[in-house]
Amino acid sequence: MAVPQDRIRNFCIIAHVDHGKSTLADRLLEFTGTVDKRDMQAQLLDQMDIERERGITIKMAAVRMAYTAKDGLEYELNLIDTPGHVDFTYEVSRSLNACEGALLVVDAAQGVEAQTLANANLAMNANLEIIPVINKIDLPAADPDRVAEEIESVLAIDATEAIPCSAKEGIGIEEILEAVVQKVPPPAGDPTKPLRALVFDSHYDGYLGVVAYVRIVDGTLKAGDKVHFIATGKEFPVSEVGTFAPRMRPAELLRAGGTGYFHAAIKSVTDARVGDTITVAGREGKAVEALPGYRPAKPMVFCGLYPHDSSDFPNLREALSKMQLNDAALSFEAESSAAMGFGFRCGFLGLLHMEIVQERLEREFNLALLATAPSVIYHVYKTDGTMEVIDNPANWPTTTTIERTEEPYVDATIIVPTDYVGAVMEMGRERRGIQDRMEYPAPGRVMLYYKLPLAEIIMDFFDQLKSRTKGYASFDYELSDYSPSPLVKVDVQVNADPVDALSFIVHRDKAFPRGKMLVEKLKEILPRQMFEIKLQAAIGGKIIAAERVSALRKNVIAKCYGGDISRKRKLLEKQKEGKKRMKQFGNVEIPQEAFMSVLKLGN
Ligand SMILES: Nc1nc2c(ncn2[C@@H]2O[C@H](COP(=O)(O)OP(=O)(O)OP(=O)(O)O)[C@@H](O)[C@H]2O)c(=O)[nH]1
Repeated sequence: MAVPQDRIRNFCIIAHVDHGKSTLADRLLEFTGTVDKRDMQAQLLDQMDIERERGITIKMAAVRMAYTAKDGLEYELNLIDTPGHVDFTYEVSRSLNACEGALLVVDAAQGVEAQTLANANLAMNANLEIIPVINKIDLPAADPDRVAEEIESVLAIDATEAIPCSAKEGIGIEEILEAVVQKVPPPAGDPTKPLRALVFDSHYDGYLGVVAYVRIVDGTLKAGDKVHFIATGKEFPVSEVGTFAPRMRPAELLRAGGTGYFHAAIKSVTDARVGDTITVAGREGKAVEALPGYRPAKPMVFCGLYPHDSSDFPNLREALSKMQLNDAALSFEAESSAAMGFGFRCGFLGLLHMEIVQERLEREFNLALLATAPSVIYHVYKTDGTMEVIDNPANWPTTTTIERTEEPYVDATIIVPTDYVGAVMEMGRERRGIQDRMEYPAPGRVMLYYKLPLAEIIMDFFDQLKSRTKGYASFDYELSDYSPSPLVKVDVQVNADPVDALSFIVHRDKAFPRGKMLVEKLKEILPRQMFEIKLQAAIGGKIIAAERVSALRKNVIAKCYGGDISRKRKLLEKQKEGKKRMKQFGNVEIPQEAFMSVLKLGN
C-alpha cells in the first residue's frame, strides 16, 4: 500500500481529559475501515485495562489508516495517540514531534480547559498545523460558537474553520479526514540519507522484547539493519519492522516520513528510551545528528512501598522489575524501615503515575502493599558547603548541619467559572502559592496562573480543587525550578520510638499544624492496647505536638469479690509491671490508614 511521501499525513489528537479523544479516534478508524465496527472493542487505542477503567490515556499508540480522499487519491494517515495527563507531558511532547498536524478537540459544552491550553501550547511549540474540532455538538448544552470564540481568545488559534463534530454520533468525521489531508503538510525528510528516526514510544512484549515506535525522519529501516541508539549508545540488529493497523502488522520497509515499529530483542525499555534518536550502526550513522530535545524520564515523586506480608518482599521486587521493563520512568531501590521492614523506595513521574503503579502491583501481582507518604526531591545546602539531594525523609541531614533548603516549584494554570475565583484564591494561599496573573478569556471564566510548590500539589491538591469548585475547575502544571524554602523534617514517635515511615518534610510554618493534625489522627486510628500509647511529633529533639491513647484497662480485680485487700493490691502491681513490659517491648500495629492520613491531612 506504499503511497508517495507527499500522500503521507502524520497527526495526533490533543484534548482535555474527557473531551472525546478516544471516541473520535475510534470513529476515524471505523470510517477508514481500519477496524471493523463489529470487531471494535470500545476504545481500542486505550489498550490497558486500568486506562479504560479510569478513562484516561496513559500509553500512546500509533495507527496507520488508508483513506481515499475526495480528490480520488489514496492517503496514508498515521494517527499517533498521546497520553492525556500532566504526569506524561514529556511523552506528549515526543509524540507531537512525530507529527506534522494535530486535531485539537474541544468539548462543545465545556469549552477550553487547562489541558486544552497546555496541549495546544505544546503543539504550537512543535510547529504543528492545528485543526480545531468542536466535539459533542449533539449535547443539549453544546454552544459551538462560544467555544470557537474561546479557542480564538484563549489559544490564539483561528477557529473560523473549526469542524463541528459528534464523535458519539459520527457527525463531522469525513470533514475531519479531509481537513487532515488538505491542511496537514506531508512529512519532509530524505529517504536516500542515512537513517534518522525518533523513538516516540515503546512497549514491552514478553516474546519480542521491546517494541519501539518510531517516526522515520530520514532514510529507511528494515529487518536485518543494525540500529544505533544515539543517547544510550546501544546497538541492536532489527528483527522486524511494521505498522500498527491497528494491531502490529509486519512490513518490508519503513521509509522517511512514515511511522511504525521495530523490535530487536531489546530486553528493557531503558535501552530504547522515548525521545532517543536511532540511526544505523557504523561509520555512516556516526555523522547523523540526534534529533533535539531528548531527556531521560526523571521521577519527581517518591514513596516507600512495603509488602504487608514481609515474605512478599521478593515478589514485590520481581513485580517492580517486570513493570520497569515497560516503564522507563519508574525507579526503585531496596530500603528498610524499622517500622515496616524491607521494602522499596520508588520514584514516579507524578501522583497519577504513582497511583497507577500501586494499583497494578496490587491487582496484577496480587500484592498487599503499604505506601508511605509521597515526597518530592529537596535540595539541602549544608554548612560545609555541600549540597544534598533528598527524596526520602529518612536521609534528611541533622538540623545543625543545614544552612538552607530549596524545594521544586511548578507553574500552574487553573481555569474556573468566575463564581469560584474566591475558592481557588483561598486554596492558592493555603498551598503557599504565588499568584502570577489572572485573565478573563471568555465571559464568565477566569484563568489563574500560579507558582506553587510541587509538594503542595502531590498532597491531594486536585481533589480539593475539584471539590471546592464543584468539579468545574480544570488544572494543569509544569515543573519550573527550585526556590528557597525553610523546610524541616517532622518525626513521629510512638511511645518515644520514632516511626521512620511516618516522618515527613514540610515548610516550617506548617510543621506545627501538620504535626498536630497527624498525632490527632493517629490517636483516632490506632486501636487501643493494654498499655498507654504516647504519640508525639518532633523537630530534631523538640516535641511540637503530643497525644495519648489511653490503655484498655483489664479489670483484674473483678474476680476478687470482697477478697482481702492485699491480694487486690498484688494483682494491681502485677498488672502495672505487665504494662511496663508491654511498653518496653510493645509493638504497636499501625494501620495503612495512618500512613495515608499523613498524605491526606491537607493543610
Ligand atoms: N454526547 C457526546 N458524548 C461524547 C462524544 N464524544 C465522546 N463522548 C463521551 O465523552 C466521554 C469521554 O470520551 P473519551 O473519548 O473517553 O474522552 P478522552 O478525551 O479520550 O478521555 P481521556 O482518554 O481520558 O483523555 C465518554 O463518556 C464518551 O462517550 C460526543 O460527541 N457526544
